Amino acid sequence: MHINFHVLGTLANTIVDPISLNYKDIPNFPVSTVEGHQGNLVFGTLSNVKVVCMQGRFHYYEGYILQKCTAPVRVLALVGINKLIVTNAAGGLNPNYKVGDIMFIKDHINFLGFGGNNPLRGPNDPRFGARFIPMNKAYDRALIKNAKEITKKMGLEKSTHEGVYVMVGGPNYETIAEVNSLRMLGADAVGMSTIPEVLVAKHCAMTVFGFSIITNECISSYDDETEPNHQEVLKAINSKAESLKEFVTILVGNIAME
Ligand SMILES: O=P(O)(O)O[C@H]1O[C@H](CO)[C@@H](O)[C@H]1O
Ligand SMILES: Nc1nc2[nH]cnc2c(=O)[nH]1
Repeated sequence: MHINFHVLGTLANTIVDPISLNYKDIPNFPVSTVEGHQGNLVFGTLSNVKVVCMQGRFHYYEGYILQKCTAPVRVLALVGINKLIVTNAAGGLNPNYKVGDIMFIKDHINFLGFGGNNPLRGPNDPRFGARFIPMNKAYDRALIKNAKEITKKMGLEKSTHEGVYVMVGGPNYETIAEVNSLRMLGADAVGMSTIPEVLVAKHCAMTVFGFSIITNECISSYDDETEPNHQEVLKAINSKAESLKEFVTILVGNIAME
């Protein structure tokens, strides 16, 4: 199983018997440039299941083309990974979402993809998958159900949601008009990542489960004096680290039993 912890990198500390490779020591691997993305590929076990964890991901705004951002997903497919858990930090567009809430991703809106910027663009490599792929079942429904049962048992029901993630290019946070238009489109949380990896994972037939940590409430009023910033994003994640470690550990154990 492959777990993408990204800015939730501290969660990788839960991995038993870890073998950690720094991205810079892996030939042709991109390197992380964003604060909070530690840049290690960690092999080990979680709930007695063999896992590989990416401690840090790659973003389009760092200057990498999407094929480079997503290359690690194909590397992991080649070492036998067929299940992917993706995580991200996201701004809450849905007015009911609070900082620290969890949103299970039920669907996404690929803003970059609308314009044709897609990691699957270019000659198709049939060794990985088909030219044209469906995305209406991108996020595994059974895993969302499983995850909901876990968070219920953990007493997190009230701070857990199921929603739509929208990816924008970044690196800027949104204007008020952008926040309001993304809401109108039906998105519940906004970030600058994840969808390219999910596309490449679905192309090679991986089962995908994803969740966002709501790290800030998107600002939709000109009277609001506050401004989003990356430090509050990191702070919100760190404050949830312990319960997320527990959640992911149980989820991985449950998946293995299926
Ligand atoms: O999506 P991840 O990498 O989790 O992090 C989110 O938080 C960062 C901005 O604070 C951006 O990278 C955005 O995409
Ligand atoms: N685009 C975007 N990415 C984020 N990552 C964390 N918070 C946000 C946000 O408000 N907007």
